[in-house]
Amino acid sequence: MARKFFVGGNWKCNGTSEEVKKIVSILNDGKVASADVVDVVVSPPFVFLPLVKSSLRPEFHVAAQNCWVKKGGAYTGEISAEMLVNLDIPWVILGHSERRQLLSESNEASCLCAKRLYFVGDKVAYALSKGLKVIACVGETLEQRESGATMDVVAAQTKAIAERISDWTNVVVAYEPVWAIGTGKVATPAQAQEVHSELRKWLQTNVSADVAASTRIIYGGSVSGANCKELAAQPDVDGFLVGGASLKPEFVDIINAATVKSSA
Ligand SMILES: O=C(CO)COP(=O)(O)O
Repeated sequence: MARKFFVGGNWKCNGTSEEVKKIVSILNDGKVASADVVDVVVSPPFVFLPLVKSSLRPEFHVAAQNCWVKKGGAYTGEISAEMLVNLDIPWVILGHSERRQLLSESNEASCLCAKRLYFVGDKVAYALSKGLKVIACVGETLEQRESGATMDVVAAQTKAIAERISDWTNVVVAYEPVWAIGTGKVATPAQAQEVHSELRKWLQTNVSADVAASTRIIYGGSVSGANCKELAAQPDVDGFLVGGASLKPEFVDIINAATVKSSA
C-alpha cells in the first residue's frame, strides 16, 4: 500500500503576526509538488491558528501543537480537542519531546510509570475520538541511544498509544530522536531507516500488518533543505516533521523531497 509523503512544519513557540504572514506568503508562493503526492501540514502556535488557516493555500493544512487530554473545563491555560474541531483545525501534534521533557509528558527510561505514558496515549485517543488527526511523536534521548535502549523507548511510547486506540487511519507517527532536535545533528539516513523499519515491525507484530503497511512514519530532527532528499530516499521514511527549517524558505525544498518517492 503506497503511503503518501507527509511534511509537517512545527513552528513551536515562535513568531509574531508579521512573521507569520511572511512565512505564509512564502508557502503560498512556493512551487511545490502536487497535493496528490504530498500532504503538507503546518503547526503555528495556538494564537496564530485562525490567521494561518484563513490565509494559507487551500491544499496545505494546519495543526495545533497540543491539546488537553479530555473534555475541556476548568483547566486554565489548556486548549481542548473540541475547540480545535470547532475551529476546523484538522490536525494536532501530541507527545512532542519538548512537552515530554519540559512539561512532564515524559517517559524517561528511568521513569516508565504508567501514569505518564498513558497521558500521551490518552491524549491521542481522546483527540482521535473527537475527529482530529494526530501526529504522535516518539523518540529517544542521547543517553537512551548510547545505552542501547532506543527501540525499547520508542516501542514503549508507541505501545502507550496502541493500547488506547483501535483505528490508526488518522495517525502519523513522528520519530524524533531528542538528540537531533534543534541541534543540527541530524540522524544519518541509515539511523533513521533502522528505527523506522523497527517501528514498522513493532506495529506489524503488535497491531496489525495492515496498520504497519499503511501508517506513515515521518522523521524529525534537524531536517533541512540540504539533507532531506537523502533521508526521503529511505524506504521507511514517509516524510518529515520539521522545526527550525519550517520557518524558512527551504521548507519548500523539504516539501519537494516528496518527489524522491514519487519518481522512485
Ligand atoms: O522538533 C522538531 C519538529 O517537531 C524538529 O526540530 P528541528 O527541525 O528544529 O530540529
